[in-house]
Amino acid sequence: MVTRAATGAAGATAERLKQLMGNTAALVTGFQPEDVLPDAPARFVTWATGLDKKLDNMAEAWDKFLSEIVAAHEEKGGGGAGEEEDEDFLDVLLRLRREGADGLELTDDRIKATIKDMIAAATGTSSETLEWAMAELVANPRVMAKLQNEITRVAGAAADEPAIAEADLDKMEYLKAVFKEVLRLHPPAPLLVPHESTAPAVDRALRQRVGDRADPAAWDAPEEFRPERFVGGGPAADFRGTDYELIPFGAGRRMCPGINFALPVLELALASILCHFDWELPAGLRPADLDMGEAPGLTTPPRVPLVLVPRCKTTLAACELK
Ligand code: HEM
Repeated sequence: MVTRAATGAAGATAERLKQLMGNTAALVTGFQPEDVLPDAPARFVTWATGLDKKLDNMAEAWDKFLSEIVAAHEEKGGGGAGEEEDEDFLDVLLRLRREGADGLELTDDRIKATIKDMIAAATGTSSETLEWAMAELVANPRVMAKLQNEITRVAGAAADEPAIAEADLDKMEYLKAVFKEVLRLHPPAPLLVPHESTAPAVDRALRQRVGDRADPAAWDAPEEFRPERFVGGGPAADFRGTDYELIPFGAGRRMCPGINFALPVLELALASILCHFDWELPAGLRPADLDMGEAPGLTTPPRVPLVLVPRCKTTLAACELK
């Protein structure tokens, strides 16, 4: 969905973008000599281990592929020809360039970097949040049952063909509480993104609270997966940067600009798969056996990828979105 929204890419093009993203994440989260060595030895190690060559090759591969995508958009008249509602994000950037956006110098490099930034920021964060949501739900059958009840009630389970529409999401209060609780326990970027302060005025309170994801002073039973804590308001009712106890999307000027894309996409995906399927652990495994540890990386995926068995609850014909 992200590559489609960003560049219209699906199929092989989307797969290639995913592969480039995977290679990039592996390289940039690996050992970085300049983190532990002074400049000159760090440069030597980077050269001697071939790391700088690998980084150059990766940057070249991204540039080549994104240049082809930009060229293809320009060829089909991106940024001017079609209807605005048919535009993908790249079309919009190209249109702004043609129209002369005030104060924005949209060079080719900036456009390519923006597209790459969006794909990097949107994919792992969203897919891992969904994976953690499923892991917590399978580990907490009570919450799973309560959520499935809400979903089927709102989607019209009484009808033969339940289906989730975007408008239904507003009526699913518990679903929203589940995502807040998932993001409280498993924020994909627990320390947000490193920022460099231009003035010596960092808010100490904020810094301390960012690390407080399991602080008993801020949360009742902080280690427990309990979405009820968010039902009907309560502490940290907002996770859009107002209540500092819970800022999985960051706060302030550099907070995640993708929040209004991420949340409906995640809610729609989870509601749909829970509406049509029951989910079980593979034979022989119990919820208590689930490894809820995190792997290190650019974001925080489960240490052990989640494997579940779906059981279809509805007829296949009903498995279509409205
Ligand atoms: C569950 C999903 C997501 C979470 C938890 C999340 C979280 C974050 C966080 C913590 C930051 C850094 C904020 C800071 O520096 O203080 C960030 C930045 C960013 N996010 Fe997201 N994000 C998610 C999904 C998305 C999606 C779907 C998109 C795009 C459609 C997106 C686009 C971006 C971009 C472009 C930035 C960089 C903003 C900047 O540096 O100015 N994110 N996100």
